[in-house]
Amino acid sequence: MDHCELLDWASRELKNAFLFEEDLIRLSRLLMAAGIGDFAHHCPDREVTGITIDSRKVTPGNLFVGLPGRSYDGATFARDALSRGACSAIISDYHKDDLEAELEGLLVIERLDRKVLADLVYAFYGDISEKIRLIGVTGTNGKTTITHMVAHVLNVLGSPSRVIGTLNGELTTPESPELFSRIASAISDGASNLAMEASSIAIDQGRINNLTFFVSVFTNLTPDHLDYHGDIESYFLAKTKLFQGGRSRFCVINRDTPYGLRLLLSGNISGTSYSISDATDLSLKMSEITFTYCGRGFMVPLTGEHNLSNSLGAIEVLRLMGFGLGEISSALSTFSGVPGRLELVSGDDPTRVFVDYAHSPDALEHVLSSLKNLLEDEGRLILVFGAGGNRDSIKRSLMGEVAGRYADMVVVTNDNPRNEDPKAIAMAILAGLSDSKRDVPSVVIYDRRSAIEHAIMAAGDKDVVLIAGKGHERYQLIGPNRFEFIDGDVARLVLNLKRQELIT
Ligand SMILES: CC(=O)N[C@H]1[C@@H](OP(=O)(O)OP(=O)(O)OC[C@H]2O[C@@H](n3ccc(=O)[nH]c3=O)[C@H](O)[C@@H]2O)O[C@H](CO)[C@@H](O)[C@@H]1O[C@H](C)C(=O)N[C@@H](C)C(=O)N[C@H](CCC(=O)O)C(=O)O
Ligand SMILES: Nc1ncnc2c1ncn2[C@@H]1O[C@H](COP(=O)(O)OP(=O)(O)OP(=O)(O)O)[C@@H](O)[C@H]1O
Ligand SMILES: N[C@H](CCC[C@H](N)C(=O)O)C(=O)O
Repeated sequence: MDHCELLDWASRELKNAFLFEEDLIRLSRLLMAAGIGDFAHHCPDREVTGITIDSRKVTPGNLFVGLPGRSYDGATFARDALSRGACSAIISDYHKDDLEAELEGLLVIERLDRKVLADLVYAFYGDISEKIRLIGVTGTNGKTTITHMVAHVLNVLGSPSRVIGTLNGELTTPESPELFSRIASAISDGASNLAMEASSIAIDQGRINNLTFFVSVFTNLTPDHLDYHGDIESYFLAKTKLFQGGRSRFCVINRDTPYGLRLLLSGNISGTSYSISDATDLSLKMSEITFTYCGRGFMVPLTGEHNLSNSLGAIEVLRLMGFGLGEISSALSTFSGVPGRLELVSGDDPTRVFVDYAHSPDALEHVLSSLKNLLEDEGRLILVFGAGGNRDSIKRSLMGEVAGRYADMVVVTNDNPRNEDPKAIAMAILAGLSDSKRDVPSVVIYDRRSAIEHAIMAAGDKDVVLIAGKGHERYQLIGPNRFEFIDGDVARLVLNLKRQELIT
């Protein structure tokens, strides 16, 4: 049997054993099904209760897979995993000499990577994408918004749906053991659909291997994550894998972007496309987008042209799933938005303050241009932002340039500097700012709280303040420390202070 046949056999043999039929799966069957071979003679053929790649999360009976990583070789945690009750620990032969002789349950194989992991996970859970309609969304920006829109409409229309993405996990797309486990839980809970974000890094690493999506969306592709992918072409090629080889049955592609057009022309799978030029009677207000699409009126309670694009993407997914424009329109009109995406945090205060998750040049450009178009005469656009440390450094100056083109005042501050020098990050942003050739007043205030305070205190009633980069995040990462930090809460506090100062 070749590898694919073996996986098919695994699927038939173990079909839904975990979910619905059998109680537990034995290690030997799991290894055979994943194409690893019959290693059962090496260690006791115990029952497997789950799979994990993190020794700290091992519960009794789990299979620990010790992947090599950037900071550690997971193999070094095999002992830890077994001592916590793992039924077995699989590692690559790198650490064989240190560990093999002494540890019962240790399995050493030649090649161990996330693709092998995904096959183990598939062997354990079976073909779960047959039991739920998976909707995948990829693209630099818009994934969270579209997945939430689609799930909202489906839930309103009585088709229970879940979401997996940036808002509900450590990673945008979880590692395969967690991903499959969460999909399995959604199925057990009675969900019929699951809309999930498929990040390029996850696709590249094989975290979504062995899943079949009913429909997948491509939103856009602009510079981000180039530290990981190396160049934009490799970034694009990673995303295209979602649209190949039976991974998705249908596609929905944004044809407003050159990469979307390229994907569309490659014609790998059937489906549909969208463009903001398809919408007529368009009106973009501070908290409402209205338009006509395919002869039907829509009102979506969001801000900005990019959210028109996201709405069209969501509508096309829902149409492919068999829903009518009338019911989609009515359900979309009750969408309350996504936390931290152009979220108005100033309530009735005349100084309007928005928090947004723009952390790439294109996102920042869309958000700034949307707000700029909504400014009253003489109103200024005041921007507070930084850029994450230990992340793509190319985007920093590009974001600075965008800021300089649109904002009327810029406060450069810390995002999550992580282990980088905040000064170096700020300098890169300032370099971009000066490239913009507009003489925009700017200041660097590293402490994010003080930066927000400075911007809000400087804002007049006609001004709009945008606090960008951290959106829904509830923390700030500085060096090895994680502090509680919520942009919206800080803004509200400062607005209260400002109001009190004005009264007294
Ligand atoms: C580049 C990348 O994908 N990194 C991921 C990778 O980290 P790593 O290779 O550095 O792992 P490591 O820390 O060296 O550890 C190696 C192994 O030892 C294990 N370990 C470690 C310590 C221990 O005590 N016991 C133990 O078993 C770890 O679980 C890991 O499997 O494996 C870790 C375990 O799963 C991930 O948490 C980590 O994601 C980090 C946090 C990350 O920031 N990833 C980003 C770049 C990412 O994947 N982002 C995408 C895109 C987002 C977007 O589109 O905006 C996403 O999908 O989230
Ligand atoms: N269609 C779009 N085109 C360009 N920018 C967008 C679009 N949709 C959202 N944005 C911008 O990108 C930010 C993130 O939006 P969203 O969370 O929906 O995208 P995402 O792809 O999930 O991002 P991430 O991968 O970082 O989680 C928003 O706060 C907004 O600034
Ligand atoms: N998913 C993105 C989020 C970036 C958010 C920004 N606040 C930062 O910390 O850089 C990433 O991991 O690159």
